[in-house]
Amino acid sequence: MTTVASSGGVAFVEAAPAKINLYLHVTGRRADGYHCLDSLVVFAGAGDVLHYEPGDAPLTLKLAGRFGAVLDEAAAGPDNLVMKAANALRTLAGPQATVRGGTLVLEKNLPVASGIGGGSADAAAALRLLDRVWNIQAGQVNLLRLAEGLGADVPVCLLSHSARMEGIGEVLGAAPILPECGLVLVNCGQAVSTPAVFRAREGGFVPRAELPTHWDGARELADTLQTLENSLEAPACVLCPTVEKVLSDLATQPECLMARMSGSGATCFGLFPSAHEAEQAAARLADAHEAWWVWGGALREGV
Ligand SMILES: C[C@](O)(CO)[C@H](O)COP(=O)(O)OP(=O)(O)OC[C@H]1O[C@@H](n2ccc(N)nc2=O)[C@H](O)[C@@H]1O
Ligand SMILES: Nc1ncnc2c1ncn2[C@@H]1O[C@H](COP(=O)(O)OP(=O)(O)OP(=O)(O)O)[C@@H](O)[C@H]1O
Repeated sequence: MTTVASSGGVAFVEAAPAKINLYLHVTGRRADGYHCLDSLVVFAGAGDVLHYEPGDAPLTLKLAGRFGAVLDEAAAGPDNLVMKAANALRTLAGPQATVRGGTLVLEKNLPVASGIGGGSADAAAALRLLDRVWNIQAGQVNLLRLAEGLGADVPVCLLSHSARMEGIGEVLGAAPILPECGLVLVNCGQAVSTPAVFRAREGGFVPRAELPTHWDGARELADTLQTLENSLEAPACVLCPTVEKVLSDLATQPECLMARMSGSGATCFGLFPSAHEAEQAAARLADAHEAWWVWGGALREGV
């Protein structure tokens, strides 16, 4: 259970929701090797949580939660995306800003290197939280610029609401209006490296998707998504064959409308007509596979 600390009305806690790519087309490749993408990104109720305890000692990061131990000691150092975000924001604020130290506690509830943007969501949460508690008021344009420098998924995670993501991740547009639906997320426990999956991709590029302005229900959304793909699913299945088992176990759940991998994997999602049906399917999958990380529920409020 998360306790919300605050001082003078400023909350010292920030949610870092999981990002899900409902489809992801690799539409091209830039000269620097980065891939051009077209993706419909949504956010789930599942996520990490970042807490801040102000203090006078230099800022440090502690890891907690189910997956805190997966990120080793070194990962709590300056290479952690949370600390990179904090340092980038401090640099932007300049020497005149009164930036306090203290402790950041990252409650790591999301599996690491799993295609649902855990580290990116954490970095984005750090930008939002520290901009607020340090009273920097950098503004969204500056925060998005910092986010871009931290990773391709960080800008969309900064917004933390559904969006059409293009460019290499930095071009963000409005998503079609989404219907009520439920999601189940399943991760088999094998970390998958994003660069390795992009490298393993074979074949050409996939065109930008044609999307409607809205869907009347989860079934219509699934019908559209079935005509689209995640271009990284096939290469991820080669690197992590269990993804195929996860996809078939999801797809055969009662009421599952479709199953697909998110991002560069290995986490897969199942789309359901409602959060209730998603929760029931998640409970069944968790019972059947104790080693898997399973979550079921609604899209994040406000999408
Ligand atoms: C696959 C996605 O999760 C889809 O949302 C993202 O594009 C990945 O975002 P990310 O993990 O924040 O990626 P970064 O940390 O910026 O990049 C990791 C590596 O993935 C590859 N990469 C990433 C994004 C992109 N558009 N093209 C790429 O080729 C590059 O080899 C890069 O060195
Ligand atoms: N706060 C963090 N949480 C998770 N991983 C982090 C963090 N900081 C640095 N990392 C490093 O980033 C790598 C990618 O982890 P992350 O969980 O962000 O991947 P991902 O879920 O595949 O992301 P994406 O969907 O954006 O590709 C990990 O191998 C880890 O060493």
